[in-house]
Amino acid sequence: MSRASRTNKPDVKVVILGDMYVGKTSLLHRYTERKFKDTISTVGGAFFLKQWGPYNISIWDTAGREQFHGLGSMYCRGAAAVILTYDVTNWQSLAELENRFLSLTDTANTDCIFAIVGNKADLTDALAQEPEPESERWDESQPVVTCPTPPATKQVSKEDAIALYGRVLRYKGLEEKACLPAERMCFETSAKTGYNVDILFETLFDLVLPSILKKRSEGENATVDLEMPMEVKKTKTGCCAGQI
Ligand SMILES: Nc1nc2c(ncn2[C@@H]2O[C@H](COP(=O)(O)OP(=O)(O)OP(=O)(O)O)[C@@H](O)[C@H]2O)c(=O)[nH]1
Ligand SMILES: [Mg+2]
Repeated sequence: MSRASRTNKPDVKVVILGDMYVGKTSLLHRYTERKFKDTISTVGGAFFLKQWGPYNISIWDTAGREQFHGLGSMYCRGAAAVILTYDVTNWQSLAELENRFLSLTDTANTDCIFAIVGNKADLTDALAQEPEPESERWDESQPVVTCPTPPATKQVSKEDAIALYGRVLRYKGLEEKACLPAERMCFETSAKTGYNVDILFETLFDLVLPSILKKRSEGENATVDLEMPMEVKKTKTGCCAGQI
């Protein structure tokens, strides 16, 4: 076992950003607890610690509400990956990523990896309405697959997300050719059914491993300074959760 996993200190940090109501907390619940649960709007931020092989990865859920905006760049400090989340049924939520959230990532690592995630795909895409095999629902009386025709209008296409990914790279001063391809880093997910949720997080975990190894080979302290005192408690799934 590595020193990091013995001490439960995170080796690397992944941050979920995006406007309120896009489903950031629901995505994290789905991944860590295998459930779609009722949520309340996040206050400040919270993190979960995920063990990935011998490493500990902290996943930060942030508040989308404007009043907490000032905290965003603090959460992003030293991040190895940022998940920019929007709602596929809400065009403004994609626009807000560029207008309001992208600049918060200035404090992230210079080699930070970006994923663009369109959540609530179950509302627009019949494929995403299929529950994942292991998925659990918070209300068993409500069927996940409710109608054969998607009821909501999709306002953001995958191409819009791919175009945003290109602009994110340009904002970061990165050469598109030298970076991970947009097709691999743009996801459509459903926290409700579990569609593409595991693949999103696990793709990122695999991609941030080199960043941990690089840090260690450079002889730096392998842990991330979380900078804020917080209470850490064990969750049912064995992850640690903290709320400030
Ligand atoms: N249909 C559907 N609804 C979802 C999905 N994800 C989240 N929701 C619903 O969207 C609402 C907001 O979800 P949250 O996860 O609280 O959103 P958030 O981005 O964390 O919001 P803030 O904490 O305020 O920034 C809740 O009513 C969720 O049940 C999804 O994949 N599909
Ligand atoms: Mg939330």
